[in-house]
Amino acid sequence: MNAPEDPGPHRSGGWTQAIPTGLQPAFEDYVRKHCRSFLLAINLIAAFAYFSYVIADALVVPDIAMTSLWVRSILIVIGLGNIFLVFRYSRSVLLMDQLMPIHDIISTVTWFELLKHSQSPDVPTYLYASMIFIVLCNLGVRVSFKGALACSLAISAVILGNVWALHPGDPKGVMVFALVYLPVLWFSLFISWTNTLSVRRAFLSDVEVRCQQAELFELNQRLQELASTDGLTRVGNRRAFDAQLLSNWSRTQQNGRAFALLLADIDFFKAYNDHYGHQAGDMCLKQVAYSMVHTLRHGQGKAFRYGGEEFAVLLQVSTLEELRHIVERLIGQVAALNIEHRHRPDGLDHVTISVGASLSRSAEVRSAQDLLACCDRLLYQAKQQGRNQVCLAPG
Ligand SMILES: Nc1nc2c(ncn2[C@@H]2O[C@H](COP(=O)(O)OP(=O)(O)OP(=O)(O)O)[C@@H](O)[C@H]2O)c(=O)[nH]1
Repeated sequence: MNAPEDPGPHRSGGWTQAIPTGLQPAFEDYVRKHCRSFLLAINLIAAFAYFSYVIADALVVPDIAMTSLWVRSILIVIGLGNIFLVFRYSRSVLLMDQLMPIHDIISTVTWFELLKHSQSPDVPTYLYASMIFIVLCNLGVRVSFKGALACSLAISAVILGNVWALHPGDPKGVMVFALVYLPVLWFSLFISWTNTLSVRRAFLSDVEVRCQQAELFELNQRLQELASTDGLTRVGNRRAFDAQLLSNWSRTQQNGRAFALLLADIDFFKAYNDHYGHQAGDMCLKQVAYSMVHTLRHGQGKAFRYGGEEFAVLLQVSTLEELRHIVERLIGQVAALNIEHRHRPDGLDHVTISVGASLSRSAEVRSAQDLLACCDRLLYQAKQQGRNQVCLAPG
């Protein structure tokens, strides 16, 4: 069953447990999944139970036993055909549910028609066997109590009408039959009502559980997102970077495809903070992060805040040329932000970054930690050489 849409509030303990219209398709799926095999089994059992009464007919009403055999044989062939067609080709759960009550009405009518032609003195006693029809009509129903009620009324009308016709001038006999019949009718109706109610209840609580699971799943995803995102710059945080670096490393060990790491650090950021204030420093960090994400927007790589004013970028590139090209673009884009920084000692007047970068298959790199250490060393080198530049590990 597909996850149903939010059903909105519904009564959890009402007497009717009506299924909201929006949930009807999901309810039908639920019934098909949970009740179809029961409905099929009970239809088959009832069909064979109906046919087995030929033996009782032979003993109690032998004068019509042969006709009964024919009629029951024809009806069972039709009945089994209907069961096959409905359960094989139809998706209507209402049809599956009401097939037995409908067959029951037909069986009741034909059984009484047969009895009317018998001269057996046991007919008045045998009439009591008709109770089985009302029991079969109600015990198998799982979806529509209203349908079961309508069929029960039809069967009761057929039974009581025929009992009256078969007891001419014997109102006491009819009354005794009715007194025995009516409690069976109430009892079987009560069973069909509780059965249909239980199915609806089970479905609604299943929906509730699924909704709670979906909410929990969403909450979990949100938590995971929060746990792996840097609160200030909205790029991945250090925890996410560590996990991604290890994952990239193990993937490259398996498929042999190289990736690259770069560490980028904002130049003279302490001076920036000191002169423009911490809030302006925060804004600068956000702009630099945004610029990196924007530059990497074609899925070439992912940026993380490594700590303080330092960023790490994992790139899906395999050659030094590609790596150099992307790093130079990153440095150029940050410079193009033109964030004023008039207090740096090197004469420039805007914010820049320095970068240390290496491919994962660089000669000196044996592990993810080596790669990180290598980029850190190269970043230091870029700072030493005058900042606003990249130092690349030789391929
Ligand atoms: N506004 C702001 N400042 C931060 C944040 N995290 C770290 N910093 C500041 O970043 C500065 C880093 O300074 P340093 O490590 O001395 O480096 P630098 O001044 O950039 O010098 P170089 O890296 O050598 O170019 C410190 O002043 C930190 O307070 C932050 O989240 N917001």
